[in-house]
Amino acid sequence: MTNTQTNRMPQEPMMLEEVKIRLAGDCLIHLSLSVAAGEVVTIMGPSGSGKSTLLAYIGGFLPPAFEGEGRVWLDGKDVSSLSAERRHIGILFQDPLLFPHLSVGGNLAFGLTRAVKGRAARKASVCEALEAINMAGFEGRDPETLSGGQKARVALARTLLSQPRALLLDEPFSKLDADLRVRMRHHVFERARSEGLPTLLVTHDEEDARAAQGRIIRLAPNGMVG
Ligand SMILES: Nc1ncnc2c1ncn2[C@@H]1O[C@H](COP(=O)(O)OP(=O)(O)OP(=O)(O)O)[C@@H](O)[C@H]1O
Repeated sequence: MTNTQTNRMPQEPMMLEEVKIRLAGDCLIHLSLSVAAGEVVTIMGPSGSGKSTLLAYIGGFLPPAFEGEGRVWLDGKDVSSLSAERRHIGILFQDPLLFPHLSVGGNLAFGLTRAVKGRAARKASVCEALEAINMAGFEGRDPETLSGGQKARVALARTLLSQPRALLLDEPFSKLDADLRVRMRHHVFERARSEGLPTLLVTHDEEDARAAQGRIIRLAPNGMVG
């Protein structure tokens, strides 16, 4: 067992029950879905079909411009009425921001403070996470000095470190070169499986979907599930 993992029991599926989200105009997402513990389900569809909006709804971040209804079940509980921070879902937005006032290590340690006790254990978790994203030794760096792909990897690592009960990942590999993409896919999918995390992956990349080895849900241009 690594520093970043906990003794968690295998989880129940994440279930979406009659989720309906009204997008602009007549567009509507309407779906029910069960994602098993450790399963990675890929969501694909054209730009504007509502992939990010669906993740935002599940994570509890639906912008006020949208109407959404339906239930989200996690660990056997209905979390639909809980605020985002009480859902304990790890969500990686399409253009994630790092905290500019914290170092790379500080950004990674942010989600750890309660989950991992003690300075030494937190430092070890941060170093381990940096190694996993091929960025060993970057803990003292200012996030502003990182490339886009490096920032994306740090944001992904921060999400994984936050002790989530499920993962929602919006284009997590899009800024990475081919080699890193392969490496990070393996890391993320392995982590989801070993920790029993139900995971939704939004991507435009068929190779990401194949590597996820799970079901693929395709949203049509009008948001309907195709
Ligand atoms: N904050 C917002 N306010 C109003 N409309 C929005 C907002 N964000 C997105 N939209 C609209 O909602 C629809 C769905 O957008 P969304 O970002 O979920 O699509 P997507 O499938 O993730 O697209 P992409 O592949 O380009 O990221 C689009 O028509 C978009 O213009």
